[in-house]
Amino acid sequence: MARRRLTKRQRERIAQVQEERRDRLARQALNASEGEEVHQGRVISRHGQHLLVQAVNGQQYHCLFRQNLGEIVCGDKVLWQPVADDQGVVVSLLPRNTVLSRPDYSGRDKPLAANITRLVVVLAPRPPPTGYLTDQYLIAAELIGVNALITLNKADLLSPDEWQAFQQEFSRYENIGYPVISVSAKKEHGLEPLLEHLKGQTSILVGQSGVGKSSLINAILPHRDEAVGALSETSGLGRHTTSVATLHFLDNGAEIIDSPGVRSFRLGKIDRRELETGFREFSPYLGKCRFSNCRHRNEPGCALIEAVEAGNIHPERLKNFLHMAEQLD
Ligand SMILES: Nc1nc2c(ncn2[C@@H]2O[C@H](COP(=O)(O)OP(=O)(O)OP(=O)(O)O)[C@@H](O)[C@H]2O)c(=O)[nH]1
Ligand SMILES: [Zn+2]
Repeated sequence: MARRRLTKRQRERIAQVQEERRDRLARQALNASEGEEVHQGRVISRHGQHLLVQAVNGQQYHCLFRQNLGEIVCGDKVLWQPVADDQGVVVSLLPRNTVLSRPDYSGRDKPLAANITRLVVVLAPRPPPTGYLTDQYLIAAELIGVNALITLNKADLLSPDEWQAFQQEFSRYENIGYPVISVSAKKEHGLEPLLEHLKGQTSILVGQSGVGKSSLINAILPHRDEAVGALSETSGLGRHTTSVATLHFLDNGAEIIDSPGVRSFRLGKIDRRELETGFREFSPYLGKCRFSNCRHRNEPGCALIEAVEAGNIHPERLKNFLHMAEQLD
């Protein structure tokens, strides 16, 4: 049987009805009145009750937001309405894909940044990395649901042979699927592998003090301070802006969220189950131990210990897991 073909007019009418319906639903959701424009935008930074929102066309607006929307942070996607030339009001917070939080002074989780896709874990020969801290970052990435990228900085400090030996220490992470790259914030073209991995991602850099996070950020975003300075002048929000989490757009389509608070992000409070699932290579063995309440220390029939003995899990990873688990008890 021949398929019934719609006329062009009919197709247009259907599209029009669908659009009117979408528009009506969006307005109902926003509680916005007819005739008011509603746009999508991205939160660049937050200053108390003020948000700097970038519209799809790249223009930036100073927005207030309705209190019932909850915490809105850098990286959030929002719907907003213009009220004056460069001012608007945020009327809706769109669902987040990921959120990075940290407990505040009262112990409650407070969001720091939203919609991140990549955690760049920066390590360097100096200060020497500890596997324990590295694992904490990797677990944080797993629990937030973002990809981790191990970035070995200060490649210029060592000879090629020494660097190769340093890199070799990280092959165990590569074996479980974490990419490992070498960079230098101080060498010409030293950033290229990192820029390549940042493309199409929304990233944050984390790592211990002195590994070169600020140096990398300054090299990636050479005009950052001027941009942030200009922002605080036009907004009248003061010079403290450099300490506020800010979303930056790179020419290659990469997005970076930066602030000292975000850079020093650490793993928060988690439970034992979360800790287990944070070690990605443990997953085929979880639930396979002889005892259902196995703590994977020295119990007979422990699937994780057997996997270590068979060479399928690196012993250091199980050791770090046990150490972290002790902190939970
Ligand atoms: N040789 C060399 N030195 C570097 C490189 N990157 C950073 N440094 C130096 O390492 C030191 C620490 O760098 P920072 O960028 O301040 O490190 P950070 O991780 O931001 O440190 P905190 O702000 O304390 O968290 C500085 O003296 C930098 O000049 C690099 O690629 N090569
Ligand atoms: Zn076990």
